[in-house]
This record gives sequence, C-alpha cells and structure tokens, in this order.
Amino acid sequence: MAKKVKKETPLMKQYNAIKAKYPDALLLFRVGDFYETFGQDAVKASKILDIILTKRGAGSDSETELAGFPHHSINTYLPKLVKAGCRVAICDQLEDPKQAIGIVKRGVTELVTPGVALNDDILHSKSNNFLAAVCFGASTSSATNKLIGVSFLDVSTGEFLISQGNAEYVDKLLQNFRPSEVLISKPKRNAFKDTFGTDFHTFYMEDWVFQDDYATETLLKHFQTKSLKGFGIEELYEGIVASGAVLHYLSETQHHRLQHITTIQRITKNDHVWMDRFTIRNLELYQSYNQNAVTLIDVIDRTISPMGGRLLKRWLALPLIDLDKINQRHEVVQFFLDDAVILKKIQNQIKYINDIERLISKVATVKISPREVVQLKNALEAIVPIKALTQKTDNKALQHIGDSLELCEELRQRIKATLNEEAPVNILKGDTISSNFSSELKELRSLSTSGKDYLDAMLQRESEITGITSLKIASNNVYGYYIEVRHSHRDKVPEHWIRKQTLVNAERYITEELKEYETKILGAEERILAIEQQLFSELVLWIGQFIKPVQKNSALIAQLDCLCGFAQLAFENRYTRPEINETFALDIKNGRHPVIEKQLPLGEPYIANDVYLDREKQQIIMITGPNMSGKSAILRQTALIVLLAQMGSFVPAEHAIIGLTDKIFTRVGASDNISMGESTFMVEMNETASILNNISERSLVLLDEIGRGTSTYDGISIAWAISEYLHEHPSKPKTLFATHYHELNEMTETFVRIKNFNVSVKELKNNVLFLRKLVEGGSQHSFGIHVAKMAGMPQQVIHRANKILKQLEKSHSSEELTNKVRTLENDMQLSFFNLDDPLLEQIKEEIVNIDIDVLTPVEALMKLNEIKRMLLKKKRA
Ligand SMILES: Nc1ncnc2c1ncn2[C@@H]1O[C@H](COP(=O)(O)OP(=O)(O)OP(=O)(O)O)[C@@H](O)[C@H]1O
Repeated sequence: MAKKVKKETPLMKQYNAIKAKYPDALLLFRVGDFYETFGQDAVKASKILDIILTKRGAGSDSETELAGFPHHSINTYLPKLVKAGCRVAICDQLEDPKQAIGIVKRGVTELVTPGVALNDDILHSKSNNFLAAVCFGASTSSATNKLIGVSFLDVSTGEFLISQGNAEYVDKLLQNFRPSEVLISKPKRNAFKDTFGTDFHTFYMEDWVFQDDYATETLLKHFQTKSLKGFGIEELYEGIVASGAVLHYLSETQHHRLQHITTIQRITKNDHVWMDRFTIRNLELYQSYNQNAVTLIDVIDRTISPMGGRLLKRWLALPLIDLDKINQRHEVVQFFLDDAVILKKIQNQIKYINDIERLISKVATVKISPREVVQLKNALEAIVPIKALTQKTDNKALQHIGDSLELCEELRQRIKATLNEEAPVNILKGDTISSNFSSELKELRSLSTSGKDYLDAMLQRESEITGITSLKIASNNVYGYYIEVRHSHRDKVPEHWIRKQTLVNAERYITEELKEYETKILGAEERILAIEQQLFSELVLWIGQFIKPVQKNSALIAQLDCLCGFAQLAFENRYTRPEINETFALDIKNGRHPVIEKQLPLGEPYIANDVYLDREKQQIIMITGPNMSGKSAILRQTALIVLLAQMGSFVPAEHAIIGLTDKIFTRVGASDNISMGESTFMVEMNETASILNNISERSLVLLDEIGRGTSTYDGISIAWAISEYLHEHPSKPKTLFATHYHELNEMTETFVRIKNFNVSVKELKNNVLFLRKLVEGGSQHSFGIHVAKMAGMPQQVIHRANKILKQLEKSHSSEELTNKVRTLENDMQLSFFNLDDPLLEQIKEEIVNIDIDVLTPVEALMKLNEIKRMLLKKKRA
C-alpha cells in the first residue's frame, strides 16, 4: 500500500523548516501570544515544565504533540528548561502579524544553552557561568603528554580566559571553573570522555571550527587587533583554538553584541598552587561528598557584592605562590582588623554596589532595564566615598585600589539627568525619562495630566447645561471616553450626544468634543512612549563607552570586598595572620579545621592541634589512631590552613609559619572514596601514582588511609612502599600519612625523617574516649572494635571480634611482620647474588628488562608483587 503523504499546513511547514536548522535544540515557536513546542520537543517540555501536553490536528494525518505557554511567562519557563540541560532556540515573529501578507515571518532570535545565558533567573549571583572549549593538540613527546588547550568565557560578565597544558592540568582547571557547557570537536568526543570523564555537559561541533587559522582570525576580528601579542597568548596554539571555538559558538547561538568581552586573560600554570581534581574534591572546597554538607567556601565567604563572591571562588581555585602578593593581601586584612571603623564604612558602601559587572554586560547586550541603569548609577555613586576612604589610608595596596577606582562622573551625571530615580523595570510602564531632560516630553506629559482637569471642567459644564446632576465621564477599551447618564435622566440628554451602550441602570454616550479630546490624549501617550524608548536606547548606547572603566571598578571592588571579607572572617573566628616565608618548613600551632569547628554541637570545643613538618628532621608524619579519632581532620586542616594563607586570608590557628607551598596533594583510601566503577583499589593506586610523578620540594602531600582498599598485608606493603618512596625522593616533600596500620610505625627505625604521632584516645574499660590531640608516638593496636561498639553493634559480635583480634595479634605481632619484611629484603638481596637457580635467572631477566625511565610507581609495585609471587611460589614448592 502506498504510504500516505502527510499534508503540512503553512505554519507547520515553516516550523519544520526552522526546526531542521536547530535539530538539537528545543524550539520555542511563537504563535500569537504563545510559545509553542511540537512533537518530541513538546513531550520533553511538558515533562520539564509540568505543562499540559495536547495534540494538534488530532485524528488527521498531521497529528502532532503540542505544549505551550503564554509568551510573557518566558522568564519563568526558560530557566527551567536550561537548568534541565536543554538548548533552547527562541523563535520569534519577525514582523507585525497585522501587517503580514500571508504567514508571519519567523526566525530564531536567540539560542540559550547552559553555557550561554544572560537571564538572571538562570544565573547565580555569586557564581560564574562558564562556557568552555577544549582543544586536543597534536601529540608531543608521548601520548599522555599531549598539549590540550582550554578556554572559559562567562558571557554574563565578559570574562574570557585561556590556558593550555597536559591533561592533568586542564582537568584541574575544569574542576575549578566547573563550566556549564563544554565545546569539543566531534572527532574528539571519545578522547574527551576518556580524559575528563562524563560529568560535563558537552556539545560537539564540526571539526573545522577547531582550526588554528580560523580561531586566530575570529579572535583578531573580535578584538580588532592585528595580533594576539598584546594579550600575551600568541604562542598558546591549542588555547587559541579553544578560544576561537568559544567565540564562534556565541555567534552561532545568535549572540552578536559582545563589546563587553574586552580582553582575554591567560591563566598561568606556575603562578598558583597546584591542586588536582582529587585534592579539590577531598578538601571539599566548593562541593562536598554529601550534597548538603557545608563546604569551605560556605564558611569563608563574607563578601557582600556578587563580584566579590565570584572573585573569592577564583582566589580559592588559584591560591598564590608569590610571596609579595600574598603579603600584600595579608597587609590589607591586618589593616582592616586594626581599624574596624574604616572596615565598616567601606562595607557599608559596598552594600550599595550591586552586580556592576553584569549590569555593564547588559549594556553591551542591550538587555539592561531602566531600573538597572539607575542601579548602575547608584553603585558608581557608592564608589566615590570608597575611593576617598582608601586613598586616605597609609596602606599601599589600599591606596593603589583607591587611586585606580574610576569616578565615572560624566556617566553618573548623565544617568541622573536622563532618568527618573524611580524608573521602572519595563520601559512600557512609562515615567522612565525625567521630564526635565526633554521639553517635548514635559509638554506631552502636562497635556495628559491636565486632561483630568479638562474632563472635570467639561463634566461641570455639561451638568449645568443639561441639568443632570449624576453625570459621569469615564473610559473603557471598547468605546474610549463616554458620558454616563442614569435612566432617570434619559429625557434630558441633548440631541447631539451619540448613544453607544445601554446598561441596566444607565446609558453611555459619546460626543464630538470627547472624541477630539481622546485622540489628543492617546496621541500624546503614544508619543511619550516613543520618546522614552528612543531616549533610553540612546542613553544605553552612550553608556557603552564606559564598559572598560566600569569593568575595572568591578574588579577593584571585588578585590576590596574579598579582603574586607577576610578581615571580618578573621575577626569573627579568631583567625590569625600567618607568616609566609621562603623556607621549606611548616609550623602550625593549635591549628583548627575551619569547617568542622563550625559544625560541632553547641558547647563541644574543637580540639586544636600542632603540626610541624620540614625536609630535614620531620618530613613524614605517620598518624595512627582509631577510626573517627580525627586523623582526617588533622590532615585536611593542615592543607586548608596552607591554602587559606596563600589565598591571602588569615588562618584558623594560634600561629602559623608556612614555607611557601607550590603543590598540595591529598589522597583518600578507597573505602572513603565514592566507587567509580573501576576497581577502587586500582583507582586509588592510579591517583597515588600521579602524586609520585609530580612532587616537588615545596609540595605538601596528605595521604589518608592509602592502601586500605586491599587486603591487610597488601595494604601495609603498599603504604610502606609509598612512604619509603616519598622519604627517599630527592624532593623530600612534606607528608602527613594517616593510617590505621600501626605496623607502619616500624618505619621510623629505618627512615630517619619519618616520625610517629597518634591521635590520642583514652581507653576506658570497654570503651574509647576520643581526646583528639595529636601526640608523639605510635599506636599499639587497632581500635576498630571499640568504634563498632559505640556504633551499636550487638554484644556477641563485639565479644567475638575481641577474641579474634587477640588471636590474630598473637600470631602476627608487628615484630614478626617487620621481620617478614626484612626477611623478604634479605631474601631478595641474597637472591641477587646467587643467581644460579632458573627461577632467579628469570627474575634477573625481568629486572634487567625494566626500563626505569618510563616505569610508573604503580607499575613498579606491580612488578615487585609479581616477583614476590614467583618467589613465594617457589618457597611453597
Ligand atoms: N580536633 C577535633 N575536635 C573536635 N572534634 C573533632 C576533631 N577532629 C575530628 N572531630 C570530630 O570527629 C569526627 C571524625 O573525625 P575524622 O573523620 O577526622 O576521623 P578519622 O580518624 O579520620 O576517622 P576515619 O578513620 O573513620 O576516617 C569529625 O567529623 C568531627 O566531628
């Protein structure tokens, strides 16, 4: 049977043609007063928006699903669609339907995607909304060492960033900047997934967009420069390709007004403390494992302005390693702590400075409302006293901020002169432009307000002429202005009045005079609106020339806000000024965990602890202690104190002297980690391996229960081997190693810079009291059973476990274990000298063939394990 050809209505034909251009977007199709969605888009939209799904042309050949909402609700529904991860193409009517011949012309006016959003309901005030692009470069020395370019752009603020590096570095940046959308060239789809995982919202573009000459051209055209030298990025080939792709995507999504993207900033790898993705997550800087738990940023954010909030996140992502810059921030914080009055005065002004960075971007994109322009002016006015206050101080950094702040006098004056202070959000509401600004406007307005007097006079006159006392003049949408006469006076109505409507009790008439009056008033109102719109758009266009100075002010206020916030944080929580120097030692006296100390039940004090590490005497600390005793807290607080100090904040400690730290690594043993599908142990080993390959003299390494993802002896061996490696490594990185394997305490006998500490507990009869104090010395045995008891495990289980533990301890004393390790060493040493046995020949072969230069630590461990197994097999045989 021949297939029926579906008959398309002209509207659906138009719809299908537009939809075909945006196949991967949800198309909002404007029909009259509604935005409609059709077919699969309608099914999706109805689910996300919880709106009714109906059928169009039910029963006919062209039956299709339909769901829509009134056009004025776009700001309610659009954010929901975008937050649900949709790309939304907004298709509007491009001509006045009344004047259209045939079907109304329609076209997509904006493509809103998660990474390209300007709508306040989609954006978070204290977070950036980044669009990113990643470009995989040609391979350099090895496959794992490929250069990858990355670029981030927040179209709502105009910030545009560029960088490039190896996969690990780009991964760290992606973790820090957490883009809402990542652009990748189609052929690199799998490469991206394999390298960076599947957590990102990705969009795949044609490969030709990712070509360096096209990208360079796009950037040069945007910035209207001859080269990229001025930005200091010209040699970042992969980065440039990524940045070009980002700009290309903006034009593809119909974002053409981009003059607020005034520069591109390079993120330089060596200017900031390095933290990889595991560290960022383990330290719970922005996100915690438990969705609702408090994070570091929650605790330390005392900023007032949205720009300040966003900058604080940036500072946390990129702590400094430049001593002078760090000290400068500390100086300012100290200054504010010493002078609470000036701190309050400045903060009081910052309260009036709203999001000038996003406001000025809205000027560029012509999306700013009259009320927002007034807000911009008020914000700039608050900057005037801040400039004066900071310039007057004797603090150099503050003076510099004060000197750099732009007064924008002309801009403020012009806005003040043009707009009414109470200007509305929507210009159509009227009363936007000040009457003093335009004499025409003033006249027209007085005409429309004098109208009431005119009508009153007319009413009085007509009452007198007709002798009707209850006359009323009013207006409605149908008949315009009319005179209303109650039926009782009907006979007194003059001949020349024209009857328009009869009600139950009254009749409504119009007169020549009323009609004339109406035309005049309506004409005036229309004209007022037209003048207001024209003057307002002229104003917005004119403000465009102030984008750079306002952006500069925004950046300076953000800095000031962060520094004031640090002072307040320090004041509220007794943080002290850390001393940062060029040594390699870390000396923290009575340090606290900034987040946990805020979370403890009322009245329960946080027990502060000392931590000392250096590269000479105390490079590695083995911290033993039962579960829940506070080992992880000590590890994390040490890292957080260093981080806070180097981002410019004071720290939760009585005293801290910190040798500049350039890298912080933390690793948590498998059972603390969220399983990633892969063998968790393998994951743990891979993660640890990447530390061992990257350590430097200034690194701080925190290992939490590494090795517990496997059987006890494997775990101990691996923990032992890793510690040994760190100890023997020429960089001698400062390390804290938390473990419940008390067997590792034996290491101090062999390795001079390893020291044993434990988190003290008081053993009561059948219980443990956590003292949470870090004290010198190792632990004798594990305490897991006590914790099980506290957790409410049944008596029999506890009893039985105690018995088993005693037996095990008898049969595997730690001395025995150490002996075992030593015997193994001796065995191996012996065997290297007596290579006459065929097995040993084989082992010799294995070892000789190992290429130490390319061997990763994990591979080394595995090789060792293989050899050990061969030997044990032989022994058993
Ligand atoms: N110094 C401290 N003062 C007060 N309470 C603390 C302190 N350290 C830790 N705690 C409390 O003890 C809890 C457990 O601490 P933590 O997770 O550091 O223990 P742990 O020894 O690492 O345990 P596990 O081995 O199970 O990971 C914390 O959540 C906190 O509530």
